[in-house]
Amino acid sequence: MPNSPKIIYTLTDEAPLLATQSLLPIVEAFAGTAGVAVETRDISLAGRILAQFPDLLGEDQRIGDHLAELGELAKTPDANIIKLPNISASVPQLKAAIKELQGQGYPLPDYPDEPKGEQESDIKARYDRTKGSAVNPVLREGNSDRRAPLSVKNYARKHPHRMGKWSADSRSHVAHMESGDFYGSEQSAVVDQAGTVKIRLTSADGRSNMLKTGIAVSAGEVIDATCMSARALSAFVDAQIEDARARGVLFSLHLKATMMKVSDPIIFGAFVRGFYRPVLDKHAAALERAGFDANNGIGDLYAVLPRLPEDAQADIKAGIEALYAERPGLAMVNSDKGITNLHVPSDIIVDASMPAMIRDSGQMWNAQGQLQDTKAVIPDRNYAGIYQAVIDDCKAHGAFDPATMGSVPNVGLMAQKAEEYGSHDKTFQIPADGTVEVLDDAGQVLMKHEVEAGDIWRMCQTKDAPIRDWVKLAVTRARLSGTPAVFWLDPQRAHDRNLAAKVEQYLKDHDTAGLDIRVLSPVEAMQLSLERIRRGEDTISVTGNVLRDYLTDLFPIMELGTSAKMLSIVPLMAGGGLFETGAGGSAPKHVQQFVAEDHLRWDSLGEFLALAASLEHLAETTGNARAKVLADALDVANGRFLDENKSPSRKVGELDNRGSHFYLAMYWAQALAAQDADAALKATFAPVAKALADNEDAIVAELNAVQGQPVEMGGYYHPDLALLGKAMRPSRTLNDALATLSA
Ligand SMILES: NC(=O)C1=CN([C@@H]2O[C@H](COP(=O)(O)OP(=O)(O)OC[C@H]3O[C@@H](n4cnc5c(N)ncnc54)[C@H](OP(=O)(O)O)[C@@H]3O)[C@@H](O)[C@H]2O)C=CC1
Ligand SMILES: O=C(O)CCC(=O)C(=O)O
Ligand SMILES: [Mg+2]
Repeated sequence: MPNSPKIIYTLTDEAPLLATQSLLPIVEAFAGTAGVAVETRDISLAGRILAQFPDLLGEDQRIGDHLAELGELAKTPDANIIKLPNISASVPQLKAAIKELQGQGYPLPDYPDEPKGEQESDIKARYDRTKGSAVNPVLREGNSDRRAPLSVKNYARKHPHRMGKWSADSRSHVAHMESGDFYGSEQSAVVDQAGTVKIRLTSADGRSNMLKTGIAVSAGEVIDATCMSARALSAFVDAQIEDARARGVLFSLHLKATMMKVSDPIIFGAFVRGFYRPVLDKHAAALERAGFDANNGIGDLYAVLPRLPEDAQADIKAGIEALYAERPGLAMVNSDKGITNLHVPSDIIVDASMPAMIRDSGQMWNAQGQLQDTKAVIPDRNYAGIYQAVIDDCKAHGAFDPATMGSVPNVGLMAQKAEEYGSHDKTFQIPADGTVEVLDDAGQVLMKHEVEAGDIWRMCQTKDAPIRDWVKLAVTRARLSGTPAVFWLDPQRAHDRNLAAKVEQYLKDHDTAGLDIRVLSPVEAMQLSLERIRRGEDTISVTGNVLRDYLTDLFPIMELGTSAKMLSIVPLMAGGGLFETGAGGSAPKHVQQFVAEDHLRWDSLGEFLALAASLEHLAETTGNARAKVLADALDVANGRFLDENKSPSRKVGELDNRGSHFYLAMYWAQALAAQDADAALKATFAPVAKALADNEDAIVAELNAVQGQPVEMGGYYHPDLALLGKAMRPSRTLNDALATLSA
């Protein structure tokens, strides 16, 4: 029996959700002609919150746990999911979303920062399930294959984006700890038989306490544990603030507080405390009473300030201003609004923020709204070095040239919550000095660290089957593309040594004759890849989960100007397909522009590419020949879309996301009308193609005419979809032409 031909299209947040209101009706109309149903599932932050509280909501307010449902689907061969980027919420974002939903009449409780009693603990636990990167790890039951398809690469070569010039005397640099970090203390073990492990803290006074028990482990999996010293971190923070001041460069901090949702907010908090220490110390008791939490950023101080007496408020504000005069300049997120790099932990996310800095001549924005050389602080040494290698290369050889540079696609190990990105339920801020041990069922100590109160200790798991699958995917990509592949593994790291041994073993399962496959440390791999892209040559990066994330923003942003133009496929290990769109996020600043002037500059090329891959997968797995015709025609349309340069403009009044969707629909219909593989589809699409082409000017005029006015969305986290639908589909002529397909 063939599987039911169905594609799941996800409803998410911010710019991708807006774009979906316009694109999805086109997708549904086209897919319907091949008998392919397109269903939606809501995995937005608001949807995920509501799904946690069925007991408190009215019947008409409840929604099912769509994320859990898709997580189960991803483990089956039937999965065919198009996954758009979603918000990975920091605590301030989570609270804002709760407040908005309460205002819309949803009787949700407040987020309890410090829960008292069982009921509040339960509420916090439910909210925490929606916090940080709560979606991707659930759906990613496969490893990742991210690359720029040739048509996209050729487009970038033909229309190179602007790259900031680099000067050899740039003072920008990366700063990292030299000891006491995760890198310096990593231990790793390969599990020999299935069972469970537990994590025990024995404090200096001899009392022991289980931090976590019953962690299931399977034979062959790699587990590791590591620790960051709070004391070393604090000394590092002070030294770097002083060093930035002495060198006259901006101070910036680059973390991944969304995916590393337990460790990185704590590290972020250490920087907030260090930078604002004199003021925070002076008002410590009052701020504590008001509920200020440095881990949520200095923005949280401004949020709680109204709870303080007026004279204290004035003193704090004056104290902070005085501090800004003494401290190094802070890199700004929004200099007009005075939002600094230390305001909210989710504003600066390393995967996107470091490439943006590198694209802008190694500079960030200062308080005066000008670009300035910057100290980029990336505390841990595991991956910081790769960015310094890029900076060194740009200082020596100038900016990269998108018109001539080669490409660095990625094969990333991420299935089943691999490595650090699966560590949050095994990450602890240590309450007391002592020893942390990981014990197996026999009571044998597998890993052990001496710790101090405040240290951040974490354990990661990397299952064996995903490692095998990753090696296979790397060999497959190297073979298909005829490109050298480099495994980025650091012989100084215990985890990477265990991985390298497995890579060596599993490579033997494949025919690698004639392939160029190497294992290099991340810094060496970066240097080699950079040398090669400057010569116009491609090199596949085969990396763990974190480098997958970092490199698939870094290289696309250098090569294509944005990671939105990436093809991002997750071949699920059970045989299904997860098609992610691009490699970037939900671009909140695009929503600000849309709300202010009804212009959406989100580029949906990632969605177009994902859709073609999804249709192709559906054709293969269900034998639906028409889906293949649709996929092939969409490939042609995507190529034409790039050739004709119909991506959204950044400026109001010009073609935006909606207009770009119109062109995609027209090119797709034309390709279907031109093909001869399926006569019925040809006949169906011929009149649509004609109607769209005949009315091109009218449709573009209708789409562009609405721009320039503010738009009401009826909510930010939980907008009114009827309002959005209207706003995103303003062309009657286009809507009528599409309606003929479903008539
Ligand atoms: N897969 C996922 O679900 C992901 C989710 N996220 C989440 O997204 C949110 C925002 O993250 P942030 O780090 O700010 O990164 P974003 O990728 O959303 O934004 C960074 C910049 O990338 C560019 N950009 C990204 N996507 C597009 C697109 N489709 N079209 C045009 N330009 C694009 C824009 O740059 P410019 O202004 O230069 O045009 C944008 O301002 C966070 O909540 C984060 O956790 C982040 C990464 C992946
Ligand atoms: O899940 C997230 O929070 C971000 C994911 C991401 O940045 C990526 O996979 O590239
Ligand atoms: Mg990323």
